[in-house]
Amino acid sequence: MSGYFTEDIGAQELQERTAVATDIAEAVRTLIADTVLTEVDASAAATAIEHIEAAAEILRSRQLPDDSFGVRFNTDGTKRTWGNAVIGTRNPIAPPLDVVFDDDGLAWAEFEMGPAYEGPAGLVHGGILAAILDQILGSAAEHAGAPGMTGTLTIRYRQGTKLGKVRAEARLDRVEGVKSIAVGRISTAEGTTAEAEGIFILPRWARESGAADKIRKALSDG
Ligand SMILES: CCCCC/C=C\C/C=C\C/C=C\C/C=C/CCCC(=O)SCCNC(=O)CCNC(=O)[C@H](O)C(C)(C)COP(=O)(O)OP(=O)(O)OC[C@H]1O[C@@H](n2cnc3c(N)ncnc32)[C@H](O)[C@@H]1OP(=O)(O)O
Repeated sequence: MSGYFTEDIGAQELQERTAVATDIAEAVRTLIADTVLTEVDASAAATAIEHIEAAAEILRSRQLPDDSFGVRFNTDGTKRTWGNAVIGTRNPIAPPLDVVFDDDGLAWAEFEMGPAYEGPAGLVHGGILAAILDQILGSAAEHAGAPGMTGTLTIRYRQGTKLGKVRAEARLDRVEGVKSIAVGRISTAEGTTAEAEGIFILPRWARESGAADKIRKALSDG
């Protein structure tokens, strides 16, 4: 399967690259929120666009040859998914989730959902919540040693999720052959807002190539 790489990057180099990736993504994330909220006139917007285009030109001056970041395993046993839409360190559309794995198998993250994630007025878009649940349930299954691609994701939206501070959590519930079933939820200060169950399936190609062992051993690093 293409898009999966192994790299050999030293600790200091990795730390430097992480800092650069984090800083650019955060600056663009802020820009996205500012774009949603701005009330400037056409002339000020035109000036802003010039600056944005100049910044984009700098970023484009040295880029990856491929159209995606992919999944990169490092020789130190870590894994980088920096392009990931939910946890990607380098991806400004990711909130991003910094997932913590407790010893008892709970995967959780607390993060801010700003104006870029709005669906109903003042509430987080349901599709964004689905992406977050997909990711955290999948990550919980993966961390528990039972990785898979999402086959089925079932969500019950119990109440609106207000923009602001949000928590997501999940755990592996059970394994049935090549299927891992994970459960989880989203909550805010007002309690649980959405509950989910996901069936994650180790794809046939991973079962047959033994690639699953590699992903099981690699610690996720955003
Ligand atoms: C180099 C190392 C790579 C290792 C890769 C390994 C794992 C995957 C990678 C990463 C996962 C880790 C972390 C990711 C965290 C992330 C969250 C984001 C996740 C996503 O964003 S992911 C994108 C959306 N996702 C897709 O893009 C899937 C498209 N789809 C397919 O890739 C196939 O469709 C697949 C793989 C689903 C099944 O294909 P297959 O050929 O392996 O399946 P097969 O027919 O052998 O069935 C085997 C058993 O699964 C049952 N079954 C089949 N399909 C089912 C379904 N949909 N729902 C419920 N059960 C299903 C059968 O009924 C049978 O069950 P039983 O054994 O009981 O009979």
